[in-house]
Amino acid sequence: MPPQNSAHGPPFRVAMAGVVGRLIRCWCRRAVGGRSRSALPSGHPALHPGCCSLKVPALQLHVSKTAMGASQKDFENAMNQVKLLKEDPGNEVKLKLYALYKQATEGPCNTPKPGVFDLINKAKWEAWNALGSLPKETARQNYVDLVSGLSSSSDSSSQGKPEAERKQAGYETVVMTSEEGITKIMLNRPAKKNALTEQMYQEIILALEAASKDDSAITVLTGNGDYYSSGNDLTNFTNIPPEGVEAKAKNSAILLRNFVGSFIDFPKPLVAVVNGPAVGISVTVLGLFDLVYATDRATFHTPFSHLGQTPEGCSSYTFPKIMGPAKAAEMLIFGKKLTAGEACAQGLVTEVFPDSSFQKEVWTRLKAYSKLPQNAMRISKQIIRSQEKEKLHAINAKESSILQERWLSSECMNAIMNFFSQKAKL
Ligand SMILES: CCCCCCCCCCC/C=C/C(=O)SCCNC(=O)CCNC(=O)[C@H](O)C(C)(C)COP(=O)(O)OP(=O)(O)OC[C@H]1O[C@@H](n2cnc3c(N)ncnc32)[C@H](O)[C@@H]1OP(=O)(O)O
Repeated sequence: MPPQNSAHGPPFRVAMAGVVGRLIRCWCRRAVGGRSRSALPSGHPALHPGCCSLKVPALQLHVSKTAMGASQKDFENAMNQVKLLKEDPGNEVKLKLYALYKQATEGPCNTPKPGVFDLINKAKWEAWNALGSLPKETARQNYVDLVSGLSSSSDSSSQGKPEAERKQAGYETVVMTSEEGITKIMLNRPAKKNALTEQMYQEIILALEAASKDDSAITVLTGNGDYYSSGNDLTNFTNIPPEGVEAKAKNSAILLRNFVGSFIDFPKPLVAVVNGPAVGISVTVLGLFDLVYATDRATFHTPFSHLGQTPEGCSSYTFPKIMGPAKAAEMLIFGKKLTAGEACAQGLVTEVFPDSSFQKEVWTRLKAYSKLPQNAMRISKQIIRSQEKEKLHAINAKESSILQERWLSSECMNAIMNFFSQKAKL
């Protein structure tokens, strides 16, 4: 008999059967046009009026009645802790706190987007909206974790370090550092091959927003561990809220559009340091980077058809433009995996380096580039990219809305179930 705690022993199988069962139930419910019981209207707590100043987000707010449960006390303590912070955490973190607070107490963003000139409320709305369908409990936990990270970093960790080398607080799934004119955003879930969870998409959006405004010349995206990224974390499909799978797909499409939008709009030179294999969305957005440096160990794989899905990251436009329609079709329709050398020959990768000297060579190069006049680099990027921005946003919207439908298809659901069944050896 296998031991009870073996990786694929009975308890694990039961858990995975639960996940797969949940997916099937969600999909079946949709197929018969039914609704889950918990999606039926229940007593709605009064919505808290939006916080009107960015100065002290969330702190001015009272705990809504929706924030019930075991960690309610932790949540209240965290709100009190924020008032005691010695250092101003900065607007990015405040926006994140605000967004998590709203999500934890009210759920997904439910108010109309403020007008373009209402800058502060628009930024707050965008931060909240970017949380998509993140469950209230997760938002509450993330709020507590974020505050705890802020408290400990303001107490000790950043003391004594020069400003430029400080690790930015407030991120859990990425590590953001700035040094010598380069801001580095490192995907940090190496045990899961840097698969992108919903939280990670949101943190990357916030990190890019922060990097676009800091004083660095160049921004780098890279991965920790042996992978650059294995793309969308497929557990994003199992986290179905009570509102149902359609609502999840709708919110995920918004999240996807915001995520890709932050690459389209990024104003400074953006460099991918591809430290290992890249899959799915981590490959497609490379078409929106200014430089792509890859180790010769990297591979580039977009198995969309295998997953019952379709291209995103504007790749339906950038890939044919970069490599021609036939080569783009091989990757995007037929899921051909490219080696780093092949990706370089197709123009997706700028240069390939031997793995043994990859980090040294790339960072030496980037440090030299970061000393070039910043404004000239920004303006040059703007000239190159601005002509296509509108088009890219339109393509992004179209790809996201097609995927919203795809995620509800039996082809996609079956592919996701296969992944989990194989993982659980069902
Ligand atoms: C209802 C709608 C909701 C939709 C929400 C969508 C949000 C936006 C989506 C945007 C569209 C994006 C599309 C894509 O990116 S498509 C690509 C998706 N990625 C994959 O299909 C890769 C899946 N993973 C693998 O094939 C292999 O893990 C891989 C080849 C990457 C590595 O294999 P290897 O054998 O070397 O390592 P392991 O498989 O043992 O991996 C180690 C652990 O990491 C877990 N893992 C890795 N990648 C993922 C992933 N993408 N999603 C979830 N989990 C992943 C793997 O399961 C292992 O975990 P355990 O140690 O727990 O077993």
